[in-house]
This record gives sequence, C-alpha cells and structure tokens, in this order.
Amino acid sequence: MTQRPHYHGRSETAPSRRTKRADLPRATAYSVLRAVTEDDAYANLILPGRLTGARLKGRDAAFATELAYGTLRGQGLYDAVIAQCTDRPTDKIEPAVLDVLRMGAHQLLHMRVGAHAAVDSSVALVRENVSVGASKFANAVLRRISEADTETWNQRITDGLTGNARSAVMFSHPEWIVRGLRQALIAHGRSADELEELLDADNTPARPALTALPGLSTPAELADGGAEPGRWSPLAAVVASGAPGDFSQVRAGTARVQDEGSQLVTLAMLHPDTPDERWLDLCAGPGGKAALLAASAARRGASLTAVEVSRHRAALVAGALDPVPGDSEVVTADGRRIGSEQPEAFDRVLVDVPCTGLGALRRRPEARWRRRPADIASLGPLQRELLDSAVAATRPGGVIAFTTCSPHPAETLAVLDDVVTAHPGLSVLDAPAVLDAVVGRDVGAASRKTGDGRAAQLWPHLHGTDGMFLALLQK
Ligand SMILES: C[S@@+](CC[C@H](N)C(=O)[O-])C[C@H]1O[C@@H](n2cnc3c(N)ncnc32)[C@H](O)[C@@H]1O
Repeated sequence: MTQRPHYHGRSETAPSRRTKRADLPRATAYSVLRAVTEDDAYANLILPGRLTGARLKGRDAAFATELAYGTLRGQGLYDAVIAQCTDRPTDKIEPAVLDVLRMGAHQLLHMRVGAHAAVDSSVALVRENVSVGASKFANAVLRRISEADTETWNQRITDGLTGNARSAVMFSHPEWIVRGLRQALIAHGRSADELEELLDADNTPARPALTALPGLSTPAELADGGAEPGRWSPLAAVVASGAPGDFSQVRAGTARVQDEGSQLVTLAMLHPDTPDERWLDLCAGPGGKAALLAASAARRGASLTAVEVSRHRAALVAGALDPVPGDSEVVTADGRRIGSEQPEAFDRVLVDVPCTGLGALRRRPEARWRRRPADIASLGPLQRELLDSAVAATRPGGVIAFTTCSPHPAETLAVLDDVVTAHPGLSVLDAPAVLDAVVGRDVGAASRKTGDGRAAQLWPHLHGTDGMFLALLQK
C-alpha cells in the first residue's frame, strides 16, 4: 500500500488559532459546498465570487479554495472514513452536516491543520448552521476520525478491497470512472500500471494556465506580470501566485485562462497545409478555443464562424470574441444542421464535442460525482452527428479537428472509427507528429493507429494538462 497522501493542497496551513467560532475562510468554503450539494452549482464558477464577497485574499483565499476543492475531490474517500465512525449510513446524515464532516475530514487527513482547530471549527459550523444537537454528533464523528492517522485510515477503508474497487476508494473516484480510465489507458496504447498515477493527478490542483492571444498579448508580457513559462504551448504562461484576474491582459480579454492541452489541440488544427479563408468552430461555448482561433484567423486574413446551440453559452462566446479584432461571427444554432446548410464551405473546422469531461476532473472538483455511466452512451449519437456535420461543412482538402476533454475510448477512438468508416474519402493525419511540430519537441502523445494516421491523447499524469484527445482529418 502506498504511503503518500493523495491530496495536494495549494495552501495547507490553516488560520492558526484554536477557535470556537467558524472563521470566514471555513464559512466561505462551507457555503461553496452547500451550493454544490443543494443547487448543483459548479464550484469553480462560484468560488471566485464567494472569495471576493467575503473579502478573502492571499493565504486565507488559498486556504478556503483548498478546503472547498479538496473536500469535493476527496468526498468518496471521506465518506468511507465517516461511515466507519458512526452507525448512521452517510445517506441518512443531514446533507448540511455531512458537508461539514467531509470538510473536517479533509482538514484532519490531508491538510496540516491541528486536530483541535479542525474539530472545533467544524462543530461551530454545525452549531451555527444546523443545530446544537447535530453539532454534538459532528463532534463525536470528527473526534473518532482524529484518533487515527491518514495511513491507518487508508488501510481501514481499503481492507479487503482489490483492483478497481480499491483504487476507487483510495483515490476518491467513482468505480465506473476508474474502470473507464483503465480502459482508456489500454485503448490508447499505454499501460494500465499508470492508472493510480492518473487518478492521483486528478487529485492534484492545477495552476491556472493562460493563453496569450496571438497579436494581442505575448507570454513575455505575462511573464513581466509574474507568470512563469508554460510547459508545452508557445502561447502559454502559468499563474504562479495570485489570481488570473490580477493580469491586466486577462481583464482586457487579450489573454485568457486556458489549459495548455486546449491550446495545443487548437494550434494543431492550424498546422496542416490548406488554404485559409473560412474557419468554423462547431461547438464553441464558452469560447476559449474560439478566441484563440479568431485571433489566429485575424493574422491569416481568414474569418471565423463560431456556432453554439445554447443561447447563454453563445453569449459567453460573443464576450470572448469581443476583444479580438477581425472577421468573426457567433451563430446560435444546432451544429448538426450546419453541414447541410453550408456544405463544403469551410477550410478548417473544429469539433470540440460535448463529452463527459473525464480528462478534466482535476479542474472540476465535483464533476466526478455528478457524471453517470449512462452519460457516455447518451452523448455518443450527438458526438457522431456533430462530426458528420463537420465533415459535410468542410471543403475538399480542408482540415477537421475532432477533440474531446475525455480520454474514454467510447468518446474518442470509437467515434473516430465510425466516422472514418462512414466517410471513406477522409484521411487521418498524424496528430502526434503535428503536436510535436507545434511544440518543437517530442510531446509523447501518440495514441493508436487509425486508418492511415494516428490520433493523439494528452494525459494529466504525463503532460500536466487536461486529458485532451485530438484527431486531425483531411477531406
Ligand atoms: C466541450 S464544449 C466546447 C468548449 C469550447 N470549444 C471551448 O474551448 O471553450 C461543447 C459545447 O458544445 C455545445 N453543444 C452541445 N450540443 C451542440 C449542438 N448540437 N450544436 C452546437 N453546439 C452544441 C455545448 O453547449 C458546449 O458549449
């Protein structure tokens, strides 16, 4: 059994004093957990506003962030621990109390918070937000958790478990996702021995990466503001401390928060040789890749059409394109219709299909608990129809980039195989070689061979990026 803890806090030091009242960082993290549990909120969308609202900065903001995100990621593991400390099944514990217990367990087992501070502040949260009676229950459970160390708890909760079931508890993932990620490693030609490293990477907070939009800002300017160089993308800078909003370029929309994996797959579709007049982004919301495409199109004299079916997300795309000069339009429409409405009209087409997001779990702390196995099957037909539409919308000789932020073979290689079979005129380009050319060195992203080329797969545990999949097709 591995000895390491499986969570890595950005800030593991607590507001230090022993407390009988809930302090502001903990109360803020708790309010985020409640919104996620009660209102299906997305933690990464609401947390920045809650931090600002509570006027938390620096160390306190980092502590609240780690508390909220770490608790959400570790929920499965903490529920297994809590289940051993009470006769009450976790689904019979009042959710407002369970959120505090999970947050307390995170402090006790994976942050360097003293036991008294972790227990007392949690008990205060329950007393202030639920009831005195419930706070006594929380006190008893958390004291029991504090009586053993992390390693002892790891042994207790995995006792008798093997294989995927053990990895699921140990690394706090639903078992069906562990199974899917194991299948993904094997399908893309990697070893299943990497599985625990991959699960561990999902529990490791990612530092935000920025894209300097070509012609509008540069990585060097972002470095002047304190960012560090990116690892792969020629446009990347990494926020080493503080928040992305501290950069004037981010506030102006000339640099954007964007994972390096997303930067690379977007740059890759611009690499193959083909004329540049009209470009299409068929699934554009919220607009990260569209902004990079629009800035690049402006420099090549091309135009961009960004299609998005959701009105709300189309508005986000419009906001992302606003600071970018050049010829771009946002169309609120079903991308499945574009192929028949505008056949053979575009030179470069991006199809960044809706997917389970299993490659981006480290940046979406609660996503692993929201997704269901049925999502994979239900997204399959839409992914194929969007790709078919993209093929129809591409002019002969044009290039299509099929991307997902999931490595699951049912959402990547199986979709690619079906589309290549349905359109015998398509060639599969060597996407890993294109990524190598974009980066200027060996990226090591080769997946398996498909048709006359190869798809590429990036991995959180190998590349430190989201698990982006890329296939490049030429019509
Ligand atoms: C993975 S996201 C795209 C992310 C985007 N490319 C970016 O980098 O910011 C998939 C998007 O496809 C949109 N979508 C879903 N079904 C669609 C359809 N039938 N036509 C067009 N867009 C669709 C979703 O609303 C979602 O915004």
